[in-house]
Amino acid sequence: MEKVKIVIAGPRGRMGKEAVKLVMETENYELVGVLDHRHEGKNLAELEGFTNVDALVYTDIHKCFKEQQPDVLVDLTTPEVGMEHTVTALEFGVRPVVGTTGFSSGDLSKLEDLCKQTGLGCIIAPNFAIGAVLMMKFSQLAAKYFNDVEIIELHHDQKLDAPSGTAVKTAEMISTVREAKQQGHEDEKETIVGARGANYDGMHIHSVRLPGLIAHQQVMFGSDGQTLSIRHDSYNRASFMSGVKLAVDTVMKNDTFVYGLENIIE
Ligand SMILES: NC(=O)C1=CN([C@@H]2O[C@H](COP(=O)(O)OP(=O)(O)OC[C@H]3O[C@@H](n4cnc5c(N)ncnc54)[C@H](OP(=O)(O)O)[C@@H]3O)[C@@H](O)[C@H]2O)C=CC1
Ligand SMILES: O=C(O)C1=N[C@H](C(=O)O)C[C@H](O)C1
Repeated sequence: MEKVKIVIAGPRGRMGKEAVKLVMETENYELVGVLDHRHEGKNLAELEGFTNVDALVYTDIHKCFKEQQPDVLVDLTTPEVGMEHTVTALEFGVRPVVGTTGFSSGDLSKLEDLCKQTGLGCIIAPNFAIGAVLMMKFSQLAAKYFNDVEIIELHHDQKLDAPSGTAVKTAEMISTVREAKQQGHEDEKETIVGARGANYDGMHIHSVRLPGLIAHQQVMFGSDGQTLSIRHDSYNRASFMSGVKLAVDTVMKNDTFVYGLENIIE
């Protein structure tokens, strides 16, 4: 069986490191290169923590794709860089698997159009952890019965985007089934701006950032005399890797744009 040739963008990052490990440990995957804006021309093995990993480091994505002809790009960088990488990948005929969060709805539409034009598969997954995907699906189910909901997402204090990609995706999924409602009441007043969180379609999203946390989310529903809380916790980044593998395997077979792992899990 031919190996799936993979390029990882952001290999030194918290997620990138785990993804490198996953690719190295998976028999039918080959790490043909990495994209890292700081270490052109080196071998990954020369960088701290990658002693046994043989892969060329590129700063130039075009050069990397031309020389290595990868099948899949796994992007784990930042929103602006991730978007640039994903567009370039599709233009080059490389299938993107994107974990990077913070893309706008305009970005997603652009990528969907590019997929249609190129006929290539592309998977954008705001959360690769199976438990988080279930938490989102259970929340969507609960929202049919409860239209009052608050989303509380909690992350490590180095996170760039707020709200998290998972919180945005959860709100979007809930919105497809929740009876429209502007929560709160007309006399409600924030005495400190932001106290009620962000407003998505009338529901509120609260972003907590603390050292010690990794990635957590609680979705709370309330109605007369009862509340329902649905919570997921990731305690390490390895928790995301089975989802990365599922996405890579799926993107090699699919020719469509997928936003959210819930669309590809059985
Ligand atoms: N979908 C999912 O399940 C998950 C998604 N994420 C998302 O993944 C992304 C990465 O998260 P995380 O690993 O924690 O973040 P990190 O900050 O640890 O890693 C990001 C990496 O990207 C590198 N980088 C920045 N610019 C470039 C560039 N131009 N080319 C190549 N690499 C670049 C950074 O390098 P340097 O620091 O030197 O600038 C850094 O090593 C975030 O968007 C996060 O929200 C995170 C966890 C799970
Ligand atoms: O930055 C992170 O750490 C995470 N980002 C993703 C998000 O924004 O939802 C996924 C997970 O929550 C971890």
